[in-house]
Amino acid sequence: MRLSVQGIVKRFGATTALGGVDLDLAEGEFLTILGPSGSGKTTLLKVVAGFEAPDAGRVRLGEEDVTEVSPRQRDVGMVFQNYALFPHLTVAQNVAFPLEMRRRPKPEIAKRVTEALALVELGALSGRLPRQLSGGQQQRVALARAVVFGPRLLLLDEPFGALDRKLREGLQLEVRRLQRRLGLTTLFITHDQEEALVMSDRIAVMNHGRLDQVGAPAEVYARPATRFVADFLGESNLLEGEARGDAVAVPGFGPVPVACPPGPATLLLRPEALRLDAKAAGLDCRATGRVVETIFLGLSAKLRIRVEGGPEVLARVPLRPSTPPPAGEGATVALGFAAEDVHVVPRG
Ligand SMILES: Nc1ncnc2c1ncn2[C@@H]1O[C@H](COP(=O)(O)OP(=O)(O)OP(=O)(O)O)[C@@H](O)[C@H]1O
Repeated sequence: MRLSVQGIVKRFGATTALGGVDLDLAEGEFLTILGPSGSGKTTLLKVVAGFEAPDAGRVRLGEEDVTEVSPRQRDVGMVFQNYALFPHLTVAQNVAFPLEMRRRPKPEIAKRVTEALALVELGALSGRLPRQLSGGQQQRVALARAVVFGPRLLLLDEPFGALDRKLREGLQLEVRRLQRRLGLTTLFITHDQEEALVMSDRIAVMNHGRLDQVGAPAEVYARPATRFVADFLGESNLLEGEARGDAVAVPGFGPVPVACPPGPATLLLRPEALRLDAKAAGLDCRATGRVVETIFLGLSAKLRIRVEGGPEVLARVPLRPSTPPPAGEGATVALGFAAEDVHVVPRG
């Protein structure tokens, strides 16, 4: 179902946790709120779930204004980081709980629990207690419990936070498949930018209680709307320069031919767009630099380079068996980039 959040303000004493948040989710959309610790992500989720009342603004589900509606009546499924399963209930009893609360008939409960457990492939463990399950299995039970009653909306607050990397990646794909299959509108919270890029239809980047940008992952990555977004999402070189209309003068690199209103300017250059094969065609800007550090990452290497007469930059170069190893510390390198790979970060 559609979710619409308008003008949400939430204060805790002198702290403004949410400073006017507007957000719309289309039916079946998976939207991730991405932001650093303390930026207001959980508070927004609590307002949507009904656990916190906003000081201003409205929350709508479909056509219904639910701002004053109790959490129970909102029919929202939720999964949190620390699996809040009932320890004394079996897997099946945990999943049945939301249906018992809604006083559904016994045969319907049995049928739905079986279906929900099959969805997360835990049918065989239905008689176990939570403490007899792994962390990943417990989160899948929590997920089954969140969707078993056919919620209007699914809220996920860092559900993989406590899991190791491999398990997390498996569950990310599983959640996404399940969400697509059920066509569930989903609001997901994470501070992990990679997770946000992998999972989302759209990402909303939160900065001090406000959304700096809402857009598709590729859009937010390539064309960040603010300096904060450019810095927070992915690795970045933020080159400071002086714009003269048709070019921005960047120390060490010279004029970068991009359109930008006169004045101080910030250019975003992703590490993978910085080329160390200086003979490559189509490079508009070139510089010389000294390698400060080389980090081997398997498929690629990351180099920190001090540009002569300019800033320190980060380059990421792909590694293939046929290419020579990347330049080591202390080496002098020629580097460059194409103007079309540069994004002018809007001011303000
Ligand atoms: N119940 C509360 N009482 C007072 N201040 C609160 C309360 N809940 C949240 N805050 C404050 O509101 C701000 C936003 O907190 P919130 O938990 O929403 O951030 P978050 O982005 O979810 O952070 P994290 O990723 O660490 O969970 C913080 O400054 C926090 O200290």
